[in-house]
Amino acid sequence: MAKGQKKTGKGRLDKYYKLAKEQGYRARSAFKLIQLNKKYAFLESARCCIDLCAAPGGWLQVASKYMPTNSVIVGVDLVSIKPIPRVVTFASDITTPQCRNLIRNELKDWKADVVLHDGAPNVGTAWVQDAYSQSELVLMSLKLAVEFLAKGGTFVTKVFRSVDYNNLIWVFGQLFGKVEATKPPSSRNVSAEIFVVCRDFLAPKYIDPKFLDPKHVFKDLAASVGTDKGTSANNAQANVFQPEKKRRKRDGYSDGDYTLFKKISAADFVKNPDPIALLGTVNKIAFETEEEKEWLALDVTTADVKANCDDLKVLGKGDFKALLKWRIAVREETGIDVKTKHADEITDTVEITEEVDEEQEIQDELERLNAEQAARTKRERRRANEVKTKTIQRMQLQMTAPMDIGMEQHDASLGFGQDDVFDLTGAEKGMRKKGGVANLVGGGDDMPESDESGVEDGIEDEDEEMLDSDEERERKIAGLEAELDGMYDMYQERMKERDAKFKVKEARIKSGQLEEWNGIKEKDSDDEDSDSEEGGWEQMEAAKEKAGADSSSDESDEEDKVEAPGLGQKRPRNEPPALSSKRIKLLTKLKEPQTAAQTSRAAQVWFNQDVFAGIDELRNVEDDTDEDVPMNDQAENEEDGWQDEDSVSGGEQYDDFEVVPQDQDHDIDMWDAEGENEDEVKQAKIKKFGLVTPEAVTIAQQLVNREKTRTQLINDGFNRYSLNSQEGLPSWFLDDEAKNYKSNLPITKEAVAALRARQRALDARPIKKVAEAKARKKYKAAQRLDKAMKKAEGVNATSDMTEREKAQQIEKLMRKGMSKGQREKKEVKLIVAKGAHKGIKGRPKGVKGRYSMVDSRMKKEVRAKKRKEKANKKRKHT
Ligand SMILES: C[S@@+](CC[C@H](N)C(=O)[O-])C[C@H]1O[C@@H](n2cnc3c(N)ncnc32)[C@H](O)[C@@H]1O
Repeated sequence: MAKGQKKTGKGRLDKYYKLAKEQGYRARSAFKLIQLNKKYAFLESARCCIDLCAAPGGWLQVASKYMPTNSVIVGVDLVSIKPIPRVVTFASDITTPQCRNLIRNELKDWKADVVLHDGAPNVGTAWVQDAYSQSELVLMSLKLAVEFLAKGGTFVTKVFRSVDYNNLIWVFGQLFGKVEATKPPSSRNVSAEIFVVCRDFLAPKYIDPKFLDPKHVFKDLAASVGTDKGTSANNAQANVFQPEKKRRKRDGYSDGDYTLFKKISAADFVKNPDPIALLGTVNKIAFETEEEKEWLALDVTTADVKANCDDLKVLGKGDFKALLKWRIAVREETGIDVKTKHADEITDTVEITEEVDEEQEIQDELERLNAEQAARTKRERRRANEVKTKTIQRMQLQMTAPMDIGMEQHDASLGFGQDDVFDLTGAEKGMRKKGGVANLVGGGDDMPESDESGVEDGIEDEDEEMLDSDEERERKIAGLEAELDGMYDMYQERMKERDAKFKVKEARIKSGQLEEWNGIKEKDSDDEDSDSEEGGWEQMEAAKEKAGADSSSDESDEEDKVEAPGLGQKRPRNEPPALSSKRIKLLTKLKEPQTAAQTSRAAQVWFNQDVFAGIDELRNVEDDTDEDVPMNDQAENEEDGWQDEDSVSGGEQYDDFEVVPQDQDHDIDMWDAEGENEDEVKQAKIKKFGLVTPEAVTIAQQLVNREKTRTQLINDGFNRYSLNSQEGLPSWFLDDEAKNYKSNLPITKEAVAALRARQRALDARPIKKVAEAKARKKYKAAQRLDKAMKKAEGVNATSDMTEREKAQQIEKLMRKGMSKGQREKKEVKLIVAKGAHKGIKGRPKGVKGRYSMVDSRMKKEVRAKKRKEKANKKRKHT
């Protein structure tokens, strides 16, 4: 499996997975026990521990690490556990007496201080073998716990949110002093598991066996299975109408439903008045009786229908719909239902019985049609006028650009489109009128519901089947979302054009992410355009050739078929400008099949238009193949003798358990290259610029001062929102959320002070130009001095001069060689021209050296200037 896939596909290589790998734990679940122990501290004082359902041994490793040396640790599981130092393990079923005997042999007359149970039934291998549900397994582990626990001991168990939950807690409460249910941070939010920590075992002398008997503990609920029909029927409906929802987010076993596998006969399904409730609760529809076998031979019973009947739990909404249609067809075929006659058939009958004059009738019919046509035209004209008026009003309010008028007129003439961005009803109706939706979505031929409803022009179809209206609503919402996405894209595009900063920001964001779609780049420059066109075309040709050569050409054919209407279709003018027709041409598969996630948003907007609704069929096929993946995983896991619970029930997120491969050779596979680069980039930045935010400095200081440990920091980084799925959320929403949806990290005064001090030091440094000028000056001075020295040597060597002359000459040279600053400035004495000096000419009496005659005001000004400079200097230093 590719690195990227591991992370994004299953989304499971999280922090704890990496930590488990780093710290050598066999499963990420090890952190659950670490966190539970951190909260309740039961391992440090324990001398004997039994871990039930312990494979591959993550919890055993933790127990061995945290428990005192020389303590006894025993691990049991259905599958064998690789040896762990200081731990005794054996393979056994904890529900059997044999397991109890093995533990007894091991412990002799010792009692355990802690009994752990992290078991989950191995659902998925075979339905029949899964007789023990999770709750029953918990009860079995409790049975062992009460036998082996010492008084005051601790029992830790995993339970799932289900109707059994309260009963189990009640039983725990009878046997332990303190019972607390908790969900450690490392347990994924999507998982239904909860850990119950039962402390202070009461060790009663006699325990009523009923406490430990599933039949009694879960009795009330078993009784309610029959009575609670209303709820289960509702659940069943939800299962049928939103099968994918159920698959993604499992809240435990459905209420009152403890039998994991249910089969009904095809006759039950066909004859039952509430087929939807049935479909939601059963796993298989079987054809066993003679009558049912005959149905298998019917034309309507296609291979798909047969396959669907085999495993209802893996079906999508489309499949359920197909099954319901099949049921209607069989009912009609077998005479349970009488086929409702079409309107024209009824008219025929009237024709015969009433013997109406044929010509007269044609005449009437023509008149009726003409009247209808006139009414329709009138309605359309009125609607177009309304749209126009609305647009003009919008223009007056400056809500729209004049270009939009054309667009809307165009759409109105088509009868579907953009009357209002937030009103897709008109578009839907328009499409339906033209039979477009029916043709594209259902194929139009085998949809008895819509045929029978007989939609008249302009009349709302109120008797539509629930499934259809649901589908429409979904499509409407999807269309609306796509449109919002498109508008958001356009907005970003405009922002990009206007704002250079935005471009930089976006480029930065992109540098950390994978390109949406590598096939086509959205660039404006002509060069790049032509490049991409050439390259794209060539690649497309090559891809086509390859596809032709491939044996799996069916798939590409199908894709071509799907794309064909898109290419032939006139592009609506309201389409985002980024998707030019040239690009649409390039929307052919270039490198690899485009998944929904890979396809650029622009392409999604395009294909989300109603005219492409038929693509859903293809998408279903693709979805189905996607859903196969966990099954393959499951096969792999089974080969290893280890059941990964995510593969249970066809990839349902059931338990939150994950094995961490210990094989060092596979290390490379584990890490996600993308994530690693991010870290590297961060490290490089920190090295280059240091810590730049007060939050980072606060954390660093806390680490250095040992106020926080690394593990604490990691734990702080996880909250109940951290694993929130962003799947399916529109990009504009995510972008907006990203701005505000941040945890507030604490900042200390010291951190802020440290950062300020650093900033001041940076500010005090001269800017580059000043530093360069200073260096230049220094360099020139050195050169001048050098030159002067050489000349002085020459003077010294000459014999024409006396020593005194030489000295004078050299002094002169050296003075010249010195920089201006170094050269002694001869002080010019300022003599105020007042008193005795007033109006005198020539050197005043008693004044030696250079002098300058000034008036008194200038002297004051010079003094004031000096004072000011001095004061400024002082202020700078403080
Ligand atoms: C989630 S794993 C336990 C992981 C373990 N705590 C760790 O940290 O490595 C659940 C285990 O329950 C075991 N199991 C399920 N039913 C069992 C049974 N009846 N007897 C013994 N083990 C069972 C499975 O074989 C599986 O290894």
